[in-house]
Amino acid sequence: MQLPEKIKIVEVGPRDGLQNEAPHQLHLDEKIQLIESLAATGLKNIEVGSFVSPKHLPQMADTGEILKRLSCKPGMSYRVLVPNQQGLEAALAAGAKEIAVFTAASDAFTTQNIRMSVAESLQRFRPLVQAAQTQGIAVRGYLSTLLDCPYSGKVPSQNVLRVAEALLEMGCYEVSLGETTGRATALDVEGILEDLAKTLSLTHFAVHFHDTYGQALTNVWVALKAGITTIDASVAGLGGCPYAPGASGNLATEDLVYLLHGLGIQTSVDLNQLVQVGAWISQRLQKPYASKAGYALFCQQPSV
Ligand SMILES: CC(C)(COP(=O)([O-])OP(=O)([O-])OC[C@H]1O[C@@H](n2cnc3c(N)ncnc32)[C@H](O)[C@@H]1OP(=O)([O-])[O-])[C@@H](O)C(=O)NCCC(=O)NCCSC(=O)C[C@@](C)(O)CC(=O)[O-]
Repeated sequence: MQLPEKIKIVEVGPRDGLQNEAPHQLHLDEKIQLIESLAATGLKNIEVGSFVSPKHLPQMADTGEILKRLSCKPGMSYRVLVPNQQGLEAALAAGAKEIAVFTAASDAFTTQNIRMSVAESLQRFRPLVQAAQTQGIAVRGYLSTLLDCPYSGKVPSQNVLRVAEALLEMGCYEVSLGETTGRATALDVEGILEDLAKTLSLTHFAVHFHDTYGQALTNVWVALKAGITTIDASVAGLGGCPYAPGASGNLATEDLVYLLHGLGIQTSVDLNQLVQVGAWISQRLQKPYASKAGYALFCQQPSV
C-alpha cells in the first residue's frame, strides 16, 4: 500500500472552531494571537473567518479586521468563507487572497445553513467564482453532508457527485468533502471516495471530518489509502457546525499530526508547539482540551 509522502493540512479552528463558541468569547487581539501562534507551528493554510451575515453568525463579524491585521508571509494562505457577492466584496476590501464558497449535497442542509437550495447556491456561486478569479483570488469549494444530513438523513452518492462536478467545473481548485454529522464509518467513506474516483480525480478533493462519533481518525486513514493528500482539522478539536445540531468538534489537528508523523508522513507542523496552542485556547475558552494526543503530550511536558 502506497501512502502519500506529505499531507497538506488546512487548519480551520479560527473559523469552524470559533463560529461555534458564544459570540465575543475571544477579543480580536486574542483571535490574532491564535492565528499567529498556529502559523508559528508551521501550519501554512489557515481559515481565519467568514464574511457571512452577522445576524446569523455574530462570531465571525470581525473577520475583515482580522484579515487586515494579519501579515501574510510568503508561503502562507489565510482563507475566508464567502456565501454571496456581499461577502466577496467585503473579503476583497479586506485583502483576501483566497476564499471558499460553501454548499452541500442536501437541500435540507443548505436551506438551514445558507437559506437556499443546493441548485440556487450553485447558480449563485458560478458568477461569484468567476468574479473572484478575475481578481486573482483562488477559490475552494466546500461540499457538506457528504454521506449524511442532520435534517434529511442518508445522502445519495449521485447528489454528491453532481455537486462536486459543478464546483470543480465552475472553477474551484479543490473541493473539501464535509462529513458534517460525523456519523459515517470507514466503509461509508471508502464507498463514497470510490464512487467519486470513478469519474473525478481524487487529487481535486480534501476531506473534512467531524469527530462527533469518534470516527474521524479512522476515516482519515481510509482517505489516505484512497490517495487524498489534503485534510482539514481544527486545533484542540474546536468546532462543530451551528447548523448541524449535536455536532461536536472537528478532527483535532494535534491528533491528525500525531497520526501522520507516526505513519512517516511529513507535515510542516511542530507538534509540541501546536500542543501549547491547543492547551492555551482550550483553557482560554474554559473547555477541556479535546485532542487526545494533544492532552497526553501536554501532560508529559515538564512544567505540568
Ligand atoms: C448566506 C446568508 C448570508 C443568507 O442569509 P439571508 O438572510 O438569506 O440573506 P439576505 O441576502 O436576505 O440578507 C439578510 C441580511 O444579511 C445581510 N447579509 C447578507 N449577506 C451578508 C454577508 N455576506 N455579509 C454581511 N452581511 C450579509 C444583509 O445585508 C441583510 O442585512 P439587513 O438588510 O437585514 O440588515 C446567511 O444565511 C448566512 O450568513 N449564513 C451563515 C452560514 C454559515 O456561515 N454557516 C457556517 C459555515 S458552513 C459550515 O460550517 C460547514 C463546513 C464548511 O465547515 C463543512 C462541514 O462541516 O460540513
